[in-house]
Amino acid sequence: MPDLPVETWDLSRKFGEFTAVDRVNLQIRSGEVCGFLGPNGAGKSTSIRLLCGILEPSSGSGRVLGYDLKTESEKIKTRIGYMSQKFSLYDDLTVRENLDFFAGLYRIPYRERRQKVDEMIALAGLQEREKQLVATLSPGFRQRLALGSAIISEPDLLFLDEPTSGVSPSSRRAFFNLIQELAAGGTTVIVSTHFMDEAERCDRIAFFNQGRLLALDSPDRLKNSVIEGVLLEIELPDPLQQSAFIQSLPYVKECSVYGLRLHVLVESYEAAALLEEATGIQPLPITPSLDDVFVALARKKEREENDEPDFCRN
Ligand SMILES: Nc1ncnc2c1ncn2[C@@H]1O[C@H](COP(=O)(O)OP(=O)(O)OP(=O)(O)O)[C@@H](O)[C@H]1O
Repeated sequence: MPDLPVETWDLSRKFGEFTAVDRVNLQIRSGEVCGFLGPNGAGKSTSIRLLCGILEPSSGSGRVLGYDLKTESEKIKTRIGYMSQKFSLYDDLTVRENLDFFAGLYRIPYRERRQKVDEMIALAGLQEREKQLVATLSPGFRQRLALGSAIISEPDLLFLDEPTSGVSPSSRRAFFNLIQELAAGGTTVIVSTHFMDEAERCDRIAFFNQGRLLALDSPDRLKNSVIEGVLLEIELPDPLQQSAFIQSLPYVKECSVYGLRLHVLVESYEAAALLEEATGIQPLPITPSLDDVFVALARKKEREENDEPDFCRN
């Protein structure tokens, strides 16, 4: 496999006049788990579908497993594994029949099929359920069967589009353990998620917003490099109403509401005392979360686009 199984240059996709993926430059390393993160409609699924060769780019270019996205998409499709949000399983077939079907689809030689299907059943922990109809499986088992179907051909590169939505927290954790095992075995994994605990377990995170790639780095490096200043948490009786006031304070860079709390980014520790004076409540310094990183990145982009200086309040 090439050192960079995925590389794109200004990759873009339009639907009519609407730009869903906007000049994305990605470099994914071999054997890493890369999380695609961002709000609904940010362009994560469209990017994944472009990289799988399912959708054609409107402009820009890219290579996946060394193949050109525009001219060699058929080769890409046969070499990758893809699990979409709506897992494509056959409800009226059993677990084993589903895997047999995918083994056939990927043209696994007949003499190897039984062993491959057995391996996938074991990997997905479905030994007790191999004769069960898929329609009767719980969401967690369906999800693991869908993963087994996506990797039965032993792809070097695996795309998982929100694979854990709709399953229980314990199934989600077990599923992510499987993903990490695959990566440890050399598979490169690209996984889109809305869950921050999953994002924290990725080697690197690609943050998307409005079709743009805002950043691509490890969770720790993002937290240390994107948040410039001191992040404070303050619990106020009516955070929504107070947030506009706090945002207007001259020493406040960013202010976002998290339930009953506000996360306030200030330039230095001295500002914490000023904030306490202004509100009558003591703010506490906190370690930034990936949510904080996303808010900071999105606002930075907004300022860049409006041509505002980095810290522009009086
Ligand atoms: N086939 C299509 N035709 C028109 N618009 C589309 C099509 N596919 C996606 N879009 C639009 O492109 C934008 C990006 O969608 P996409 O599904 O890539 O976002 P996402 O980040 O994966 O969101 P989610 O987390 O909700 O899955 C959305 O505004 C969506 O409505």
